[in-house]
Amino acid sequence: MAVAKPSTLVYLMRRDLRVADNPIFHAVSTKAHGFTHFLPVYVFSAQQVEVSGFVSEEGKNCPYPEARSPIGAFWRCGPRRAEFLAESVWDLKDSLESLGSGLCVRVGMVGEIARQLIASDQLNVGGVWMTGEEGVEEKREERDVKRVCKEEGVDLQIWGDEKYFIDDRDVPFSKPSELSDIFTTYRKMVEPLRDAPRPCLPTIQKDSLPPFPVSIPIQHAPFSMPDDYDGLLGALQAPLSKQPIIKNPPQQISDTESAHPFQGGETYAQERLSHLISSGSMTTYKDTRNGLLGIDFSTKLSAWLALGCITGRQVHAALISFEDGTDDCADSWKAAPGYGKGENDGTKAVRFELLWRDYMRLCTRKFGPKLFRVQGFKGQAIPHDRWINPGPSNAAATEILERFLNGTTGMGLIDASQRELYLTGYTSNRARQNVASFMSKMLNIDWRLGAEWYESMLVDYDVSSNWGNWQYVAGVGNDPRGENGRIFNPVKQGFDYDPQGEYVKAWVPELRDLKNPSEIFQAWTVPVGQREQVGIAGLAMVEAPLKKIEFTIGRKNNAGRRPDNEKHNRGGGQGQGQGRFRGNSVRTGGEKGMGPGSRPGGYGGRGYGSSKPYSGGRGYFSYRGRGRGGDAFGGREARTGMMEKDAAAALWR
Ligand SMILES: Cc1cc2nc3c(=O)[nH]c(=O)nc-3n(C[C@H](O)[C@H](O)[C@H](O)COP(=O)(O)OP(=O)(O)OC[C@H]3O[C@@H](n4cnc5c(N)ncnc54)[C@H](O)[C@@H]3O)c2cc1C
Repeated sequence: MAVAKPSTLVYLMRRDLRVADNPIFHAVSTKAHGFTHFLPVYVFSAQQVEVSGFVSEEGKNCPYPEARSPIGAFWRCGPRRAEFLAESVWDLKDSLESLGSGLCVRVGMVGEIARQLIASDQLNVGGVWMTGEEGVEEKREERDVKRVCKEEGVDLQIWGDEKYFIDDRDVPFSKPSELSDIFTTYRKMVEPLRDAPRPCLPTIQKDSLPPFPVSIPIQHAPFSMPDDYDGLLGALQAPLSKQPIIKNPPQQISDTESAHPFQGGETYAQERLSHLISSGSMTTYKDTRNGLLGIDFSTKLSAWLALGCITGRQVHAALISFEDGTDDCADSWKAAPGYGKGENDGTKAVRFELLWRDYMRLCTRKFGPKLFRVQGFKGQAIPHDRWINPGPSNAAATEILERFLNGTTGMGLIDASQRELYLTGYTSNRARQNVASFMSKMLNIDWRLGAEWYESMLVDYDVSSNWGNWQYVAGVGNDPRGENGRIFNPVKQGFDYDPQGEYVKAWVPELRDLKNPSEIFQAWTVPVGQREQVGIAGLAMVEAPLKKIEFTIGRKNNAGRRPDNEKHNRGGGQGQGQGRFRGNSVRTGGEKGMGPGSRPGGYGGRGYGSSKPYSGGRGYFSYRGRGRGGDAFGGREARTGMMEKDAAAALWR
């Protein structure tokens, strides 16, 4: 009998780094497809992850431009996320191997890798499958693979990833343009949320996948792929450590624990989910979710969700089992508060937040490249002097940006969050909202620099959730309140969410000898004569804060009270939205963008619109200025330390 010619199915994995509840693994393991071999492949995309650390040929350079952001020239994928990603890939590899399969790991551009695999006689590729994504670059990647497959006569299938809360097939409209610009309207269309998700796919069994190919083409030159985890991580992180990421980066703090001490990968995502239920954290989530310090105040599932290590509906399904007290519950869940008692405020709120994630991604589908444009989804013209412009011709603005990034602005809550982010790759939703508001509305720095910085630093970076939330808080996105509708007063937010200043002191150790929360939130309020005694004299954040907010405690409604609107609102942007803040704090006037020139050898941008790309791998920090002192920042409040009085009063209410 003639032996069938081998035919390999290549699965190009993206942000679907899991075995369970994965439509492609499920289909390959259960449905007739005719392939004799199956090759799951993960590519570290040279556009989004710096891959020069994989160059192994003596004297050879990396053929790709550095993977830096277009405006700020930050590494697109910073060291923390690189680690979480490497862990997730390695965990997937381990899982696939234990199922009798494997994972081929490569670096390069996805289309090129597809071409090399298809060209290989060893494999005889008969089909390529991948999941679809919404981002501009990700769509371009899909088009590249499509072109290659067409040229090579190989069938390509693009699948829905099914990692979201509500399956694409159940989204209640057919055209992206029909998505409401108001989240609540969308939510009402899909409620009740507890009934909305589809069931998870059945778990795949050992040896149910077609065999892994015996021989696979090697990684193309000048790169080589390490064969162990340490080698992989080392190659990813080596280029990032060659030069400082920012000027005066925050120093490690030995006695402050990370709020995100987690390891990447499906295995750890499932462990975390189980812990959240058995510890009662899901049940108490609604009351704790605005926390700042600690591990369990919120789910911390975001980084795994972003990489597809876990799906929204897996979270939902576990909650259903817990709420219903079904037989498949782990023993440890049975003693948790709420077990078997139906949906509770906490589990309901988790579903609500997971829907926000869905919504942000649907916005990307609707608005495409507008996600990255300075005018945002709204598309309204922005006055040319709306933002200060760090860059070679504006030393003062450059310094403002540097101090914002390294957490020495003098605004305690903001500095704590920025340092936490830099040191751990995570900061809470509450802190993110404050940081985004402070940057875009008080420092008046182009919000896209903040989004780029978060993209670099966050372990949970997700293109839609990050850029969509930045737009939302900056007032150019889908916030029905408009640009000035939500301005967070970081001092009042400190009193509301960190009343003793514990969070600030945890990440800004210089302030640990301070007792009075007002002083912890703004150290410039410590009288000059006492600064020496508490060890803060001479610090820029004390002597020359970037922003001063007058704030009085004790006056009715001023402090320690949660804004009323939070009872009904959500995480992406609620705050003291009642007030309007008219004062401009630190304008330095519209000169040029950050980095003139154009990026050589690029891949095509994400459509930043009118922004100027950086030149030759250098961003704002190549043009550092030395300007210092209150006057250098210009602007009335920076000089006087006061916001316009009535504007400030409105802000506090
Ligand atoms: C400026 C800014 C940037 C952000 N960037 C990202 C990002 O890159 N990646 C990311 O996953 N989230 C982002 N968020 C949303 C949110 O801050 C994080 O999802 C959340 O802090 C992650 O922690 P958690 O998993 O404990 O969240 P939880 O409070 O436990 O929420 C559960 C899940 O719901 C989803 N979720 C919660 N809030 C939001 C939200 N506002 N928008 C979208 N999804 C949400 C997340 O998947 C999260 O894991 C951003 C928010 C802001 C204000």
